[in-house]
Amino acid sequence: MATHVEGRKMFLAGEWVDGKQWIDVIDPQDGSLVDRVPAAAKEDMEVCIAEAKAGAKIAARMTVVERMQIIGKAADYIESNTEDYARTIAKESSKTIREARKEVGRAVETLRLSAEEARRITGETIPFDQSPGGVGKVGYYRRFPLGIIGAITPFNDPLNLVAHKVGPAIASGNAIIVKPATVTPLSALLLAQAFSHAGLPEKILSVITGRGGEIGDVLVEHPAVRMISFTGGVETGLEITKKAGLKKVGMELGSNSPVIVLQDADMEDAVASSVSGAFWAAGQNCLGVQRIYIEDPVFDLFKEQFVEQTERYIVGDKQSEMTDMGPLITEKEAQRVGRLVEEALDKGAMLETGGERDGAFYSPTVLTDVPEDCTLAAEEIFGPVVLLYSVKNLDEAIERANAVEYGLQAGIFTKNLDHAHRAIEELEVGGVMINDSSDFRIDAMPFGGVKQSGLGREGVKYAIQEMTDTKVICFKLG
Ligand SMILES: NC(=O)c1ccc[n+]([C@@H]2O[C@H](COP(=O)([O-])OP(=O)(O)OC[C@H]3O[C@@H](n4cnc5c(N)ncnc54)[C@H](O)[C@@H]3O)[C@@H](O)[C@H]2O)c1
Ligand SMILES: O=C[C@H](O)CS(=O)(=O)O
Repeated sequence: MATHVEGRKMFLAGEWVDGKQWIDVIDPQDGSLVDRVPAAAKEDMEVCIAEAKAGAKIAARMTVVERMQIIGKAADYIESNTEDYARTIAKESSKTIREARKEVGRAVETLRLSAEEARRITGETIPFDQSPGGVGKVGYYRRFPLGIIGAITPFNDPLNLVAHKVGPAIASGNAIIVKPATVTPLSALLLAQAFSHAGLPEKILSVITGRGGEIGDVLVEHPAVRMISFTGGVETGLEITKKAGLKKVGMELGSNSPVIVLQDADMEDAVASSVSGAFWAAGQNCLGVQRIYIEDPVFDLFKEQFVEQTERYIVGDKQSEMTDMGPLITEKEAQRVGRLVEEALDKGAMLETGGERDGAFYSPTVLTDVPEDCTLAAEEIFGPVVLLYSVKNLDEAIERANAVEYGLQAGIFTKNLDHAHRAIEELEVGGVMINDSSDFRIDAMPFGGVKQSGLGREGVKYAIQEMTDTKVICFKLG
């Protein structure tokens, strides 16, 4: 049984260490205590960074075959303990056991991709004699690890989004310090367990549990940390970018994802994909479907089918195989979502279904006629609430989809290739899904947003590029 290791410790430079103070890990569906983890102090992070300096040298000296083998063994370990990893995710987070199993499978794929990409970190020869001054010279560039990566991760995908930083970092010869979400640290500790079991040399990986601001600042501001790879909310991202100073930052932030349904869409597909995309992980999903723009002639049909499928969702015990949707991560978050819905209703929105809270649970909710100055329409909800709008045509749909400060991914359902290509050209996002909702990702694709949704790209190959620097080598011929 892969527990979260030798009980209530954090992983500091390859060693399992106790804390002096503790943070309770709570199951959001019933408030029960899942486990306790150390609340690291600033001094712990200082030690961690000091150890990572040595770790960076060890990591850089690892051969590609060693990196590939260790990452591959970690992936195998997780895969062979899928049920334990899934139950941990389903206990500490909002995810149902079915959603959690899928996340474990994705994390295994992310690590396997990382092992593969370790052999593809290449350079390129440069024809120096393209310039008069380069005549008689030959050369090339190679990619080298940055050294120490600081990784700060969110609660909603507590395993795979950590794997998306740890896998590429180790594949590219970096040391990495992970500060997982305060409320869902156990899955990140289990990832460390997999790498410890796989034989990763000490000092290369740390998973330091604790509260973001207290120890996060030490990690973000330390000059020895050469990149901050952050996934989380835009407010936190902005705070980190202000403090980071002269180092790389990767920002995977929030969004307010639109989906366009044109009248020629496959309606059954559009409804099913959008319902799934709206309520996966109780809507706590950066790619979650939040705004749907449906062409007038099919609006009523779409709304009727969307509401009917939404009302079939089974909301309840995350550990049950029958459950479609669990709670939000805390009761406080469910109350926040409820306030946003009430704000919209007070301003004239129509409640088509849902709108009920029970502790940390909030029912899958569909609203129409939401004024676009409502928080629900302009900002990220990060909860199980979807807004349906009727539009005259594709022009109006694209204009309204772009009218927010976010741009991660969008979806459009149409059989018309010209319309699909217009959406590709004109939607201000990092990814356009044709005949799918915004909520689609494979771990190999470049992933990230524009505007307030982020800076840079993840996806294993692209994270490796961000976590390395080029170095030019030039030979003057005799
Ligand atoms: N674009 C993506 O790939 C992606 C993926 C998942 C989640 N998200 C976004 O993450 C958000 C939800 O996750 P969350 O609630 O955990 O986000 P959050 O911003 O509250 O926290 C993210 C991480 O930052 C830490 N943190 C908080 N304050 C900090 C500070 N001052 N300095 C350093 N670290 C600090 C937290 O402890 C946590 O580990 C949503 O906005 C969602 O859209 C984006
Ligand atoms: O919450 C945002 C995630 O990055 C989406 S996914 O789980 O990686 O598809």
